[in-house]
Amino acid sequence: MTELDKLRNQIDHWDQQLVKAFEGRLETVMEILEYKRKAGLPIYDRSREEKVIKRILGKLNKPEFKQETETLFRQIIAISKKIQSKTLFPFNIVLIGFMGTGKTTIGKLLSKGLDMEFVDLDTLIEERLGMKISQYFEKEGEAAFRKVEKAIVEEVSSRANIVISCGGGVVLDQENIANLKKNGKLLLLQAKVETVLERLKEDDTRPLLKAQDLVVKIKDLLDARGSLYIKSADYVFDTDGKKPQDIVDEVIKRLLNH
Ligand SMILES: Nc1ncnc2c1ncn2[C@@H]1O[C@H](COP(=O)(O)OP(=O)(O)O)[C@@H](O)[C@H]1O
Ligand SMILES: O=C(O)C1=C[C@@H](OP(=O)(O)O)[C@@H](O)[C@H](O)C1
Ligand SMILES: [Mg+2]
Repeated sequence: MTELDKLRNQIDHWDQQLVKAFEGRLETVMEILEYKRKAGLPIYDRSREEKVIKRILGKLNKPEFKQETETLFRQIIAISKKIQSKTLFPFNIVLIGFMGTGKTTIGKLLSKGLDMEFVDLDTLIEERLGMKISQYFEKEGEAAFRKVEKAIVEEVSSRANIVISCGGGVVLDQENIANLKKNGKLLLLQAKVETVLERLKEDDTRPLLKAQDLVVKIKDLLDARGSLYIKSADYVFDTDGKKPQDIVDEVIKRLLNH
């Protein structure tokens, strides 16, 4: 056996140890999940993650590998959360609602908190079109945009275990809703007209809100869409006066109680 063969055997040995430890850790993660569920304890604990990392790094025999160890354990924790989320939420979490209700903001935070992949439909549409939605509206008009949106909705709806933030207009087409519901629960975010106005008054990325009187425009659109949002929703959340992270915590709590 050459020196290299010997070293490779050592690597094989460590890999076996790692796999065993990893499998054991994941099993325990699932046991903890079951225990917390039965005891009605909170599942996600952000402060605990930091404590775990700190404890591990404090006990290193080889401090020269501190950064690499931190990277590894952050990844291990992320995988553990992902497997928990997959078990707890075996469906896509789909955010719907009017412009400015926070679908993109909450979706991003939710995906981070649950370690579920995030898809913002508008971002995906812009990537595919190679231009901003407002540019596309100007060039091709709203009807063309809705066609593109519909195709993307259909495509993304076939995926699993993801958080999807929709554009405010997806509810205009019932086939979009039927597609999103195949694999997902629809969470409606709501906000008062004044809240939407406050959040979007400086924003020029929503082509439908380019109007002289923004309040009237928002009210008109909400009048036309209000019942569609309610009809499509599996859960409803009010967002006025709430911090994004508090809304995320509320969403997780409500989903867990079902
Ligand atoms: N709960 C909230 N409180 C305060 N500002 C918010 C809240 N949710 C979203 N925002 C802000 O409102 C604007 C629109 O949010 P966004 O997530 O893009 O909404 P949507 O995707 O529903 O159109 C952003 O500037 C965002 O930072
Ligand atoms: O309500 C709508 O019809 C739209 C909402 C926008 O998304 P947000 O709701 O994320 O702003 C975007 O899809 C497009 O400007 C049209
Ligand atoms: Mg958005």
